[in-house]
Amino acid sequence: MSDRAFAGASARTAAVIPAAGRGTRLGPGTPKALRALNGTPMLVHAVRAMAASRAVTLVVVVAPPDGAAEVRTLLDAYPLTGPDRAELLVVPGGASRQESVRLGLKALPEDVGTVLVHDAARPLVPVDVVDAVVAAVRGGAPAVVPALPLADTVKQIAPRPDAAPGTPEPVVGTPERALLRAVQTPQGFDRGTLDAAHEQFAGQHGEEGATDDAGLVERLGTPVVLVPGHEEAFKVTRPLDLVLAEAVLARRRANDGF
Ligand SMILES: Nc1ccn([C@@H]2O[C@H](COP(=O)(O)OP(=O)(O)OP(=O)(O)O)[C@@H](O)[C@H]2O)c(=O)n1
Ligand SMILES: C[C@](O)(CO)[C@H](O)COP(=O)(O)O
Repeated sequence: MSDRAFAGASARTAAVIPAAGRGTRLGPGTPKALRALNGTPMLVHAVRAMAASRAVTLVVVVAPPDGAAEVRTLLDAYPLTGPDRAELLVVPGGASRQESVRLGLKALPEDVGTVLVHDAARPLVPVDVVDAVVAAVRGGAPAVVPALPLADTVKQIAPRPDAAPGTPEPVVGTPERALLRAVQTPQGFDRGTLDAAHEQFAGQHGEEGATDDAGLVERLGTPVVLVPGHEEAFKVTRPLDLVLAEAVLARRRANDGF
């Protein structure tokens, strides 16, 4: 189904939030999306970030496979408010991010024409980024990704699957940094394009699949474009990211009472 099939105002925009990961790099404990940031679960921040866009009328949360009921109960304790509040669905996820997104897409109703895929682990993305991604898809781009230039220089290494962790790694190249971008979410898609990509590559994960949804679309040969991301859309991956996220929230509260 594509935006064009529902030309005009009838094509809805939905956000799929993969939230089924454990958060291994964050360390042992509650699944990452359910951990609190300044007292509110990370997932609630992420849902609110998508619902903050007036374009988004449906949010599909993809929960840990055995935790959908628990996640539904949690989200019911933090109801969305306002006259334009988005509808909320919770579905069970899979063993990889890619599989979780695919299961989220299957839950979308027919009248959704534009889909955002947003990591629960990027709870602080500003609404301006969400709106810019939606606008670019509605403007005709089949796949849109927020991205930032890199601060660090990047080195390429040769694959060494049997090397012990910490062993010095020979460098094989230095890509030109000015031509690289670090990509974020929400990534936005024409619904038919994203469905086709996920169906074509279902069952291929990790390096055989893609680490982001746009990567699957690229493999179809469909063009992908970048729009400016935002430093506050960073992914909470390691313990220090929790400190940064809580500092950002504290600054927002001090600045505008958010
Ligand atoms: N089976 C999975 C794995 C990941 N995710 C989601 O994909 C997003 C990005 O993944 P990442 O930050 O890597 O989360 P984890 O996989 O939980 O992290 P880690 O690799 O440290 O375990 C997160 O919102 C995570 O919940 C998912 O829905 N289903
Ligand atoms: C989708 C993503 O957030 C874009 O940067 C990223 O690729 C997810 O990777 P992860 O290793 O599953 O966190």
